[in-house]
Amino acid sequence: MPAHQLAPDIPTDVLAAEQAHLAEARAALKAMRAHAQSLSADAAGDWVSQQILQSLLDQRVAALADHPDTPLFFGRLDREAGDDLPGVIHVGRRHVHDGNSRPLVVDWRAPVSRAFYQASPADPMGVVRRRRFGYHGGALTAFEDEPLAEGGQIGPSRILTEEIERPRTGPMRDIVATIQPDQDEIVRSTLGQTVCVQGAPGTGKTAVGLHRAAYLLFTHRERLARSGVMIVGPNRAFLSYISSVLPALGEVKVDQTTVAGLLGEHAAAEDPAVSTVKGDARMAKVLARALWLHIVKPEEGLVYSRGAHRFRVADHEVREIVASLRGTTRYAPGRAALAQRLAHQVLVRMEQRGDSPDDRVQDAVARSKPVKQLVDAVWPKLVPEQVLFRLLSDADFLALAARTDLTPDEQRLLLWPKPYRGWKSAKWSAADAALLDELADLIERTPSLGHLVVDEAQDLSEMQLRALGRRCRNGSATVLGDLAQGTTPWSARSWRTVLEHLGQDGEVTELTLGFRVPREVLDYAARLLPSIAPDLAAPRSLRPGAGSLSVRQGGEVAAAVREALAREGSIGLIVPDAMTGEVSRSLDGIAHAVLGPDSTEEHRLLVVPASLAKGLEYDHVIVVEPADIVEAEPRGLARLYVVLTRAVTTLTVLHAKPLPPQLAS
Ligand SMILES: Nc1ncnc2c1ncn2[C@@H]1O[C@H](COP(=O)(O)OP(=O)(O)OP(=O)(O)O)[C@@H](O)[C@H]1O
Repeated sequence: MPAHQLAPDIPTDVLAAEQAHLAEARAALKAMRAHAQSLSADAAGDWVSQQILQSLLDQRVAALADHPDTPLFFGRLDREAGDDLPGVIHVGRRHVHDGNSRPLVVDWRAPVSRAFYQASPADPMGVVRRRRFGYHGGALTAFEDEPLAEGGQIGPSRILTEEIERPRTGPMRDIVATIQPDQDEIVRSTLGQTVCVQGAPGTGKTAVGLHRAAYLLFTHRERLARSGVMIVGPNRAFLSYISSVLPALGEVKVDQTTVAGLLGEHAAAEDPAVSTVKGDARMAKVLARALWLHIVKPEEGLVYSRGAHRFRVADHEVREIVASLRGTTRYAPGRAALAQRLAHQVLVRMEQRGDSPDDRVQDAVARSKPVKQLVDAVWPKLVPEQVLFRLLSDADFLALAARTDLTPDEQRLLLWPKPYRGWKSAKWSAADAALLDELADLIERTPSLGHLVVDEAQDLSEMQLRALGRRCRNGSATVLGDLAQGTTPWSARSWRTVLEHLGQDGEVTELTLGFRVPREVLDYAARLLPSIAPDLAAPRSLRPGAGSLSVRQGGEVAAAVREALAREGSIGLIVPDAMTGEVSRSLDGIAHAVLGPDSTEEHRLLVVPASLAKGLEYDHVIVVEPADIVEAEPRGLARLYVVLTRAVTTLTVLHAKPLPPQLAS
């Protein structure tokens, strides 16, 4: 868009000056990168330090990469704040300075950049004028100015509108140039604070979570470099879709994974009713009891021989030691402590006899055969799989561990209909993975990260939330989701409960304005809300999008696809899972790819099984046979809501069977 259309009263030489500033900034970034590349890790003293330093230098070089298509700065603040910071700052994706350390671009996460997102005529925050830049490819082609000091109103930003309306191709992009004030509040909330965001489809929850990760890494670089930040998403296809956002923001060292990736890729098929019981937080108590039930009451004492002497610890003393340790530590350290306490008693006996053994003797006794034998008999070494195997295959043991926490019916559901031969050959389900993780933590403490971003959190079971919670036990979390999009048998009904199981004392906040789905489409999808989440308000869209919805009875898939192909942008052909192959074959001759749970494939036309559509978006969405999507699973209506809210420009619904009554109305 030419500059004069945006700011008619500003001469084009202003644009030329900004373009020159961009060229200077790019040259300076190149020089910064060359400098980083010239640094050598050889200065480090030893080999290990050299490796660490080299890896840090490599990261620095990667972070300083200039992506020619990505604007280096997108905004400018003219300030009159009366502080000692520069009067004019350009706000961009990363800090760039010239050879004299003069800032040419200030990182969007720096405190001074906050005004770019938050300043308004009512509260100018020391800013006289805010300038937004428009780009085509990597070229700066336009700008628009918002005077903030003169009071009055500022109109809607055309650059924001352009950004929101641009066709979607390829993976998700960052929104750093257009973060909205309510989103910015969440992005910049402090590291110690856990934030939980409820938001309708397309309100920017995922975007906000990723930007918060980038913000926290910038603000607490050293601390988080040590403790780590992790993004947890629903599946690999989703992770692949969001994978370029953080690197584009200069953050190349954030782990992005799924719950399965974190807890173990177990996927044995399971009745949803069984998964529901396994996902319930009551299982935590059952598992703890099951583990500690493995401790056997000591019936014999310890006899330790040294030379001609025998030292005895009586059975009742062993029982006392075990009782004093049981339940006060985790299981594995408890075992180690038992060996040490027994050895200590032996040393006391030795001293009573007139010996003067030192600490090394205590360690030797703790590692001796009689002590090991006693510890193994009383406090056996266990792995989580052994405990869960016993629990799921032995009805009496399960009853002992469950007490009244699980009903007899629930216990019956938990038992394997056909038990496995041993724990090593057992096939575990996704729900089992969270149980194994709970047991692993009861045995040995799970290390905590500094910050965890959990997307689509409404879909996690209480036990999965506990598993994630222990991974941010000493840190904080950003929890993102939409109660209306819960599609698992254990989907959450309240964010307070989610936070409780996560073990975080967080604030629940809401994003209400949709950036993705046109109003007409969102209103259509919202007809399902009274049935799936009656307490949620209807979502609002920033985008009018008239003419974006088409519902066709008996419509041809191939014809709808050809229509979409004639337009610009990506196409998602979302089908009931069971129809994926059939629909793909019916596209005979039309080039396309089929999205799989692990696929990272990109294609303009994707056939998307309904169960994988969560979190994704396409310019044109064609939904095939809504009734079958609803029928396919217990929370099928919520699945349909997810599917109908993936469209950026048009939604075409094709059906041969009657539509679900909520949509037909
Ligand atoms: N401030 C913004 N400026 C420009 N685009 C935005 C902004 N906020 C969100 N978007 C865009 O809106 C779309 C939806 O964002 P996002 O996927 O983060 O939403 P979501 O709330 O996670 O949706 P869902 O619940 O459907 O997963 C994305 O294309 C995102 O880039």
